[in-house]
Amino acid sequence: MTNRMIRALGLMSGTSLDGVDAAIIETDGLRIAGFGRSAYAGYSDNEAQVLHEALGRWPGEPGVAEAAELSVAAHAGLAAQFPEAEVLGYHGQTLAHDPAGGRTHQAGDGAALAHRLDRPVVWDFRSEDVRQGGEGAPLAPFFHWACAVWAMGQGRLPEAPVAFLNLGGVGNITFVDPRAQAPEAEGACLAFDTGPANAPVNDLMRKRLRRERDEGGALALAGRVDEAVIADFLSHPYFARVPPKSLDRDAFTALSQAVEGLSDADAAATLTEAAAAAAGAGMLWMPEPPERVLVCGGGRHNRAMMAALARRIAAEVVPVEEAGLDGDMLEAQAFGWLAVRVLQGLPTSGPGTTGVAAPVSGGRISYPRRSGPMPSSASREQIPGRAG
Ligand SMILES: Nc1ncnc2c1ncn2[C@@H]1O[C@H](COP(=O)(O)OP(=O)(O)OP(=O)(O)O)[C@@H](O)[C@H]1O
Ligand SMILES: CC(=O)N[C@H]1[C@@H]2OC[C@@H](O2)[C@@H](O)[C@@H]1O[C@H](C)C(=O)O
Repeated sequence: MTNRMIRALGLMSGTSLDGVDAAIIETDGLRIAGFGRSAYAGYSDNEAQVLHEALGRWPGEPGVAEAAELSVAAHAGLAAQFPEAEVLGYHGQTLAHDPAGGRTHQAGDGAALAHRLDRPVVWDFRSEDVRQGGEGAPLAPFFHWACAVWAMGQGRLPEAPVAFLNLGGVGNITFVDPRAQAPEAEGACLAFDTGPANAPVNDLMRKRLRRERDEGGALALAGRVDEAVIADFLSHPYFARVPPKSLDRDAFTALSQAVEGLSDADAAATLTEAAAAAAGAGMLWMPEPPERVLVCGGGRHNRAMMAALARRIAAEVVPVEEAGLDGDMLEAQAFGWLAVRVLQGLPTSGPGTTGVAAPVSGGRISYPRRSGPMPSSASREQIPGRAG
C-alpha cells in the first residue's frame, strides 16, 4: 500500500528543559520525502523553574498541572508559526519515567493543543509501549533508520550499518541497518539509553555558576578528569544490563554527588567525560561495529564531549550533519515522522528499541472539536489509536 506524503510538524521539549524544537517533515510514515522549516523557542528562567520543580512527579502531584499548562502554551505559541503543518506530533514534557513500575509521564494535554491550534495532534507516544511491557524509550530509533535510508539515497552514507548517538539531557544510541526493508524488521534497529549526557553538566552549571550550560565545553576543557570517579561510575549495574534499556533523567544522582568536592572546572571535565564514557560502554552492545557514529543533540556542540568520544570510541565519530541531517532538529523531526506513522497505524517501537515482545503502535490522536478533512488518505474509522 502506498500512502500519500503528509506534512507534519514535530514538537520536542527534551530532558534538558531548555526549550521547544519544532520542525517540518514530509513523509508517508516510512520514507522521508523532505525536510522543511524549523524553529526553536527557549524557555524563560521562570518557565524552566516551573518545569524543574515538577521533575520526578506524577499526574496529580504538586506543580504538575502548572507544568502541563505551560507546556501546551509554549508549544501552541511555536506551532502557530507553522500553518503549513497538516498534523502535529507533540511529545510533551517528560517529568518522570519508570518503565519497571509500568509508568511514564509526559506532561501536556494533546487534546487541548489540538483545540487551540485547530489541527489534529498525535501525542502520548510512550504509554502504550510501557503498557505492553516495553521501556517506552527511546522512540527516535525507528526514525534514525528512516534517516539512514534517506542519507543513503542521497549518497551521503554507504550501504552499511551506522549508529546514531543522541546527546541530550540523557544519551541514547541506535544501531541501524539501512539495508533492512522496515524499521521494525529483525536486525534493523538496536537502541537504548547510554547514560546521562548533558543533564549532570547543566545541573552543575546551574547550581554553581548560575549558567545554563558549559558553552562549547570551555569549562570542561580547562579542567582535569577525575578517573576514579569515572571508574566508579562505569561500575554502575546499568552498563552491564543487556539492552534495550532506558533511564530516568535523574537516575545517576551519585555521579553528581561524586564531583561535589572538585573544583568547577574539574567537576565539569569529569561529568563531561562521564557522558562520553557511558557512550563508549554502550558500543560494546552493538551487534557489529558500525561504519561510523553520527552524533546528534546538543552535546555535539561541546568540544570536550566530542574529544572524549573520539578517544573512547573506535569507530569514526562525526556530527550527523556529515550525513546531510540537522542534529539540532532530529528529535523534533522524529516526532513529526512518528505522528504520521501513528496516523497510518504503523509501529512506533519494537523488540530491538524498547524491548517489547512485538512491534507496538503507540500514540494517541486528538482532533480539534470542529474537525476538518482528514490529513490521511484513510477515513477516521480506519485510523488506529484512541481519539482524545
Ligand atoms: N553550544 C553548546 N555548548 C555546550 N553545550 C551545548 C551547546 N548547545 C547545546 N548544548 C547542550 O545540549 C543540551 C540540549 O541538547 P538537546 O536539545 O539535544 O537536548 P534535549 O532534546 O533537551 O534532551 P533529550 O534528547 O534528552 O530529550 C543543552 O542543555 C546543553 O547542555
Ligand atoms: C522518557 C523520555 O522522555 N526519554 C527521553 C530522554 O531523552 C533522551 C533519552 O532519554 C530518550 O530515551 C528519550 O528521548 C528521545 C527523544 C527518544 O525517545 O528517542
